[in-house]
Amino acid sequence: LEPITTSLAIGGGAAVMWQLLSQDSWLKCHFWECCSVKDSLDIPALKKGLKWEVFGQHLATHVVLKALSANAKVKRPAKPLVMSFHGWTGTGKSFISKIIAKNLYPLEEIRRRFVHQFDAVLHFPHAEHVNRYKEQLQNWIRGNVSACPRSLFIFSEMDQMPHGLIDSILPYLSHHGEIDGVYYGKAIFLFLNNAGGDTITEVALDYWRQQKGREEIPLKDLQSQISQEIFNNRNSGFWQSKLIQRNVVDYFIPFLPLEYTHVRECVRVELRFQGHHEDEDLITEIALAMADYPSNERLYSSKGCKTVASKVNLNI
Ligand SMILES: Nc1ncnc2c1ncn2[C@@H]1O[C@H](COP(=O)(O)OP(=O)(O)OP(=O)(O)O)[C@@H](O)[C@H]1O
Repeated sequence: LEPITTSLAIGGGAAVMWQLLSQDSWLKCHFWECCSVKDSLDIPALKKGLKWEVFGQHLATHVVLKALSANAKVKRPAKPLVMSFHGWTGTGKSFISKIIAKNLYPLEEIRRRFVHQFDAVLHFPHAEHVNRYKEQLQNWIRGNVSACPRSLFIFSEMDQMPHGLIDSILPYLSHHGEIDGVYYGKAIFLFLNNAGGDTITEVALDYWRQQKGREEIPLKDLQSQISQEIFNNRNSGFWQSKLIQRNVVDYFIPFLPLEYTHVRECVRVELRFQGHHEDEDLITEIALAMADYPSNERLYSSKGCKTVASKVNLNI
């Protein structure tokens, strides 16, 4: 049902089948059973993951948790849950998506089946093929939701999406009820964008310059600024999009730029992950070097925590 899955099936079909069949969990898990068994999200585990693993994103973690908790309580939601993540590179958009996916489907083999990742650069590279992509995208979504209503779709690199492509999935996101016998209300859609990141940073910087804490930044103002910006920005996958016009995106979620203290935590986690001693001098050195924006104040890391692992490797 997906390009990656299809090529795997053709290329290494036998090997993959053998691998799947040799895993106990897979054998035990009947297709539908696995889909419906995890129909409810593990909210306490999600809360714990967001609280302890994500640094400096109090707005994003708050909204994500609230949205998913509310969604999990409804037996038959009228429409899919649609969240759009916005922020600079390396601020945790993919990271939080992965935390959501892990809590929705803890078993990796099952997750691979019901969590679908679309990378605009990889899957939709040629703007001139947009009509073909539209059809493929609709088929993937229809096919996967038919197989499992609680499917998670993650669209990364939204800024590289060919114009108009995302509008092709409007019916699935907005329709109340079934379309041709398929119910879409249990699906979850996440869109990951860099567009909106500059606005978020400007607002955060403004608050900092007024000596206000980032905790004081009001979510509502930021959300409406993001939706306006991405609608009017030609370089956004949502430029002039019907998804915005028809209000099918439930939440525009801001990811704040990461500060020195947050990068420190990322470095610490990376050192621990690689089994190294938590050398405070090294942590300080890397975090200081990464806090590079604006050039005078050097308050934020323009790459977030994205290059932390390579910086650690270089300095160890
Ligand atoms: N807020 C955060 N808290 C903890 N770790 C983070 C955070 N942000 C980023 N990281 C770390 O940095 C890595 C890269 O971040 P991630 O891929 O989530 O960035 P992104 O916002 O999706 O960037 P891009 O827009 O370039 O895709 C993550 O895998 C994680 O290890």
